Amino acid sequence: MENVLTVKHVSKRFGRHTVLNDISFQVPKGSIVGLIGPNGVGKSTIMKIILGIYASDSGEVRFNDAHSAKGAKRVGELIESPAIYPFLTGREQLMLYSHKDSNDVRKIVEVMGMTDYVDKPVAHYSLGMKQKTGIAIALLQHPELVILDEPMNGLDPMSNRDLRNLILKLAENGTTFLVSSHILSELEKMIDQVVLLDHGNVVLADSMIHLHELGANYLSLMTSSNDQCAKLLAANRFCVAETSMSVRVSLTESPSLNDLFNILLTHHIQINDVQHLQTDLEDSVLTVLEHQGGNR
Ligand SMILES: Nc1ncnc2c1ncn2[C@@H]1O[C@H](COP(=O)(O)OP(=O)(O)OP(=O)(O)O)[C@@H](O)[C@H]1O
Repeated sequence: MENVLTVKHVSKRFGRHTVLNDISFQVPKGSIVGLIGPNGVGKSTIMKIILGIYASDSGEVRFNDAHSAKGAKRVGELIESPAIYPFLTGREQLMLYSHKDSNDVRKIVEVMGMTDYVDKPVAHYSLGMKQKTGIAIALLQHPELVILDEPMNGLDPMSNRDLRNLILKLAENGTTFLVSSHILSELEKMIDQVVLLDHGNVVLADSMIHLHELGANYLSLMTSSNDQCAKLLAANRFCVAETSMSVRVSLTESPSLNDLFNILLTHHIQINDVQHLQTDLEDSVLTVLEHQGGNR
């Protein structure tokens, strides 16, 4: 699949603190990719590097075939709090960013449900109203890639749902999204892929379809050789995914448990721990992060 964005071996330090350590991931065209991880892990930093706000120490960001995201194609963004002038009305802000195309502004105001307050000064807006104004600015001018840092911040449940539906509709029509959020239950309803950062590294990069297949009903095996175990099971038609600490085996799509244990016994692979799990995105993320913690 064609990638709108490729992040390759990007590293970034602030003084002595290495925030990103050789980060690589891709964002396919028309997909919605969730960028997640604990507080302070570097989600905003990588987004700022993609946008050219920060320079990386090494590595590269490719936007389609170009070397820099900024200016290469249309990129919409909302990073942290939206940069808006308090003394202007919402509509005036949008007009500034839309190069005075009142048609575009009218459509986005409608679709974002901002009609009731769009002609009031932004100084009078609530957190959620400001957030919606920032998202509307990011979506003006029909960007090819939209980067949203915590877009659900301050939004009420109805606005969350409306934003999700809007993002899904735009993605269906080819717009690509990179979205960070701590609200995994909300994020899970729209993203196609997840990129999980921890301690400077990408510790999980997977499609939601694959995660759901594995998450629906699976065994988590810790063995004397996870690598060999994963290869053997995959060669025997088991649906497996290997994390750094365990091998996850889907029970929905795999041959019988008897076969699984026979294969491992025959090849003298010792099973140190086995857990039967059913998960959502939050569970998957916490499991990976806990294993990562155990690894350090
Ligand atoms: N300009 C800067 N100068 C120095 N340190 C910085 C700078 N920007 C970010 N950092 C540090 O880099 C680390 C990552 O910050 P970043 O804001 O990217 O994290 P985050 O994953 O977006 O966090 P959160 O989930 O809390 O929003 C933090 O330790 C932060 O203090």
